[in-house]
Amino acid sequence: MNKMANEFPQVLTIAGSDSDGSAGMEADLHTFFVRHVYGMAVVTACVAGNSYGIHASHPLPVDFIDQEFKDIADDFKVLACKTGMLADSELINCVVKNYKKYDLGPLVLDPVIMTKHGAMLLEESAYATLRSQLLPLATVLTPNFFEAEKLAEMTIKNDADMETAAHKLQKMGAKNVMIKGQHHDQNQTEVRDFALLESGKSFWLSAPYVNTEHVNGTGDSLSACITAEIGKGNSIESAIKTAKKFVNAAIANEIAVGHKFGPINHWAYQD
Ligand SMILES: Nc1ncnc2c1ncn2[C@@H]1O[C@H](COP(=O)(O)OP(=O)(O)O)[C@@H](O)[C@H]1O
Ligand SMILES: Cc1ncc(COP(=O)(O)OP(=O)(O)O)c(N)n1
Repeated sequence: MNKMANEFPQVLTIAGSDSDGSAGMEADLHTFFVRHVYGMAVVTACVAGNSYGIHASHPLPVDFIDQEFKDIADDFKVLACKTGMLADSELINCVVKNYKKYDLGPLVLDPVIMTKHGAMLLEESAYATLRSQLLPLATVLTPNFFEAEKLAEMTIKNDADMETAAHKLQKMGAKNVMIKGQHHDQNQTEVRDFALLESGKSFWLSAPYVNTEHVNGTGDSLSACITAEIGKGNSIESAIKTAKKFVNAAIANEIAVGHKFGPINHWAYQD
């Protein structure tokens, strides 16, 4: 065997495929590519959609997903991984089993429940499984506002509630938590996310609000960038801060793709 084979940083996404390339596994792989890590994918489900919305979705059989994990673990050295769309409880349990079986590095859990245009990508009956089985394995948990409310089982109305939810989610087992703030008000000037680290340190991340329809895959790309940075050996704090800057540049520098809710620009951020 070639001893040099696994020296380049390799990371893994465990996610659904989104046919228009703006979100899901495709957004993760775009992000891995531009952040200079080698990206692999365990595909969990296939989604048919475009910039107008999602039109059909199918989970893949769990024995096939088991084989994807085995083939990656048999050959590659995964330094960090992330999850995206997991569809239902059976699939979450399959991911939990395989994450415990193989050494796949720190886990960034993006608890994809609903897209920002309202498509449900996780059955409601699976929220409890996500909470009890996968969340305690998370090195970094990155819920959006809605997902934080569902997982922490509370209503979030203001900054103090966001901080309370982050502490609640950390008590439930996620080591580090980043809750993404609201961005639905065209009059807002900034978008603020809250991060709580394992050490107890916490901070707000702020970026200018961008009034654009090209925001498909923002959450996927943010969590993929965190995964890439961890895979390269950077700290969780620096990975989170880089990811916020990466996504903000990708939103602010629109590319003309699609007629409606288009993708973000993965080439925009230069560091
Ligand atoms: N219109 C926007 N302007 C600036 N930042 C945004 C905008 N929409 C989303 N973001 C940022 O993108 C990142 C992903 O958040 P979000 O879109 O809420 O995730 P998700 O795709 O999981 O719903 C966060 O850092 C959020 O603050
Ligand atoms: C297959 C698939 N997975 C996830 C999403 C949603 O992506 P996310 O970045 O969490 O949310 P949006 O920003 O796109 O709303 C998806 N569309 N497809």
